[in-house]
Amino acid sequence: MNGPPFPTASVCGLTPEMIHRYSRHLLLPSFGVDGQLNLSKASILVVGAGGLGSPIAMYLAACGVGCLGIVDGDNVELNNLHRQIIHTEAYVGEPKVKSAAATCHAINSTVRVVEHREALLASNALDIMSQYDVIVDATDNLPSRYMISDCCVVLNKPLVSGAALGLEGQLTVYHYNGGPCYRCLFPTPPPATACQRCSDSGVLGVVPGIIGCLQALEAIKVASSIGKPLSGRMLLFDALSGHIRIVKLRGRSLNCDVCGENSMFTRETFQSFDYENFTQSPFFPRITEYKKRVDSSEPHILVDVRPAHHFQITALTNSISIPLSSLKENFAVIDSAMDEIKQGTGLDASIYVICRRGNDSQRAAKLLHENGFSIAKDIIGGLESWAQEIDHSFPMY
Ligand SMILES: Nc1ncnc2c1ncn2[C@@H]1O[C@H](COP(=O)(O)OP(=O)(O)OP(=O)(O)O)[C@@H](O)[C@H]1O
Repeated sequence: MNGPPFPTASVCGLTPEMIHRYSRHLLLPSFGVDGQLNLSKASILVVGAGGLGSPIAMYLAACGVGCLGIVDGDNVELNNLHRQIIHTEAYVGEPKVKSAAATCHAINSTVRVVEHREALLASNALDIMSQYDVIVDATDNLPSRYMISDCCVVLNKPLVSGAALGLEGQLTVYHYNGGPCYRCLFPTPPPATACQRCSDSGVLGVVPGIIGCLQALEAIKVASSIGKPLSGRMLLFDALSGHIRIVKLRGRSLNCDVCGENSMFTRETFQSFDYENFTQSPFFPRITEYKKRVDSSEPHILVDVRPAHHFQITALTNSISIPLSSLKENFAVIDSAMDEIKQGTGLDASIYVICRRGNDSQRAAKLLHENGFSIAKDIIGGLESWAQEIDHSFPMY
């Protein structure tokens, strides 16, 4: 049939399916086609698929971000489900990243979801984070916060950071358009005792949900270049009173050890930086970390520093008894156990130290560090936390 062709259906760069799916976004004058196009070209990494990470990942998938990365090395537990709404009962015991990716895919199968089933550490962060435009910190521990922020400075990426505990939460955007990084504001870590986790102090499920939604919003604003991201400002939320406040933060510090004008903080500094030692707190609860070592049969030595008569009552399989009082005289025992593992497996063994409640093991780890065993880690909470959190049948005395 001759005659004029039909007018073309779309000239905006979005496919007909995208126009249909995201039509309510497109109708927003402040977001519109440009916002959606920017979002569809952006890649965002969510670190942690827990209470904060759940709504973040779900909203980012739903809203049509181009590529969504999720990194977490943990498995889903039943006591996660009251707040980690991306996971369901069917996934208890399964990797969180697998469960999160399945939910995101079910919400929006057009989004590319990349699964990183591992903990983000200084050893893999440059490699993983360099693949994304925007980083969202949804973790729950101090070493991760410093590590992720430092890596964002090294890679020059914006960071949307949030925290929720108990009935309160907060969020801000770091290292964005000349704004401060985490270290500008907190050059010295707070004492480890000031840093609680949900597993210590509890959390009302909806609180990380609210903060996570706000983090998703900030990530969308940064990725799609709309609005005024919360850089140099921090939003504070108090669930009991319902108050939301925004406080102004100090600007970027020219003397910051990481992003300051004369900073010598390079990729190499980053990779060799000991974040656990700097913050005096572990990335993950030690008892969980130790259980993973056991499950994966990774070579390690477990030194039990309780008095010998305590060790006789009950002890973990394969632990070596060296009471704290005689540790100094027995470094050779640890050396030879490490040599034996090296000869058998070719691998360097890690060293864990345990006691009844975690006090003597802390002293022992310090002593070991001072004497060249810098990889020794004390198991916080000791055998008591093993009995409470890992093996309820362990006979505690
Ligand atoms: N460095 C890291 N790399 C990747 N994921 C991390 C890192 N640090 C923490 N996470 C993850 O961030 C998530 C934080 O979730 P959340 O604060 O809801 O607590 P949880 O650790 O799942 O549970 P609970 O504290 O109740 O035992 C966890 O899934 C944890 O594995």
